[in-house]
Amino acid sequence: MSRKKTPKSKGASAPAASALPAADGSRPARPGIARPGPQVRPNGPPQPGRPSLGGGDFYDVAFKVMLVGDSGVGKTCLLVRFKDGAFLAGTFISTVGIDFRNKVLDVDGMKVKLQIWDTAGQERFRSVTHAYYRDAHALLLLYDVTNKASFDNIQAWLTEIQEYAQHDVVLMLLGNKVDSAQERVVKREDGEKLAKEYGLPFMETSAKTGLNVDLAFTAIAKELKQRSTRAPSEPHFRLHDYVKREGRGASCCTP
Ligand SMILES: Nc1nc2c(ncn2[C@@H]2O[C@H](COP(=O)(O)OP(=O)(O)OP(=O)(O)O)[C@@H](O)[C@H]2O)c(=O)[nH]1
Ligand SMILES: [Mg+2]
Repeated sequence: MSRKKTPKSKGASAPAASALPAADGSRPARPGIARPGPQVRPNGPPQPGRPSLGGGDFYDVAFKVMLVGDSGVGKTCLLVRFKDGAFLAGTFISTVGIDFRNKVLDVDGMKVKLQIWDTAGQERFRSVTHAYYRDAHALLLLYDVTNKASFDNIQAWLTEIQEYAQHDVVLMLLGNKVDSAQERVVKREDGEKLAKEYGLPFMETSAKTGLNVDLAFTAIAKELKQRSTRAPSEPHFRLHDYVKREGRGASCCTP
């Protein structure tokens, strides 16, 4: 199994997609565009029991995940919570354009690198975001449970996703900021209903407390890894069931 070195630093705005070569070392089909799809060596999945490398700098497979949703729903905070385990409290600094961070996860003994693209929710950056959709293997679509408009806009985001993303993109709906119980205006059931309507896995999260944040990314990593490397004898990973089973309720982690 080939191992790739992960770029250490945070990416600059508008990263070249070619920063993410396929795990077999090949370059993307078109310059600057990494194509989705299996990114494993053609000779199949790794053998069980192989030695694992220490540190987080190497990976077996790599995928692109995009965070989308209205401005202010907490995309950047969710990413910072996942990557650094911290919460960006205080002044809201809206993302300009697009940015990315890498994180390598150990998924069932395999190093899965997620290149997570944090998009700007503001309307004026929408055309920038559109250009990145088609290379995304997974999308985390966020709304803010304290902001009804962000929830109402989910349908418009889904229309956009349908237009610009790959048809088989892994998609998950997240209702963020559930720590703000007093300000909540979107009920959990409303999120569940919408998710069911569109056949999406759904969870409520809090970038502030960390509720379900690791779980959301881990679930995506598991799904993508299985899609690309599942051995015939391996049981299917069921994303919906996994998040339903592992997701925790808001009441568990409010400060
Ligand atoms: N209480 C609470 N506040 C949060 C949470 N996540 C984000 N926030 C706050 O919400 C504001 C917006 O968060 P961001 O992560 O910057 O929002 P964004 O979606 O990246 O916004 P854009 O970059 O403009 O698209 C900030 O003031 C955060 O501190 C959360 O889980 N709980
Ligand atoms: Mg942001």
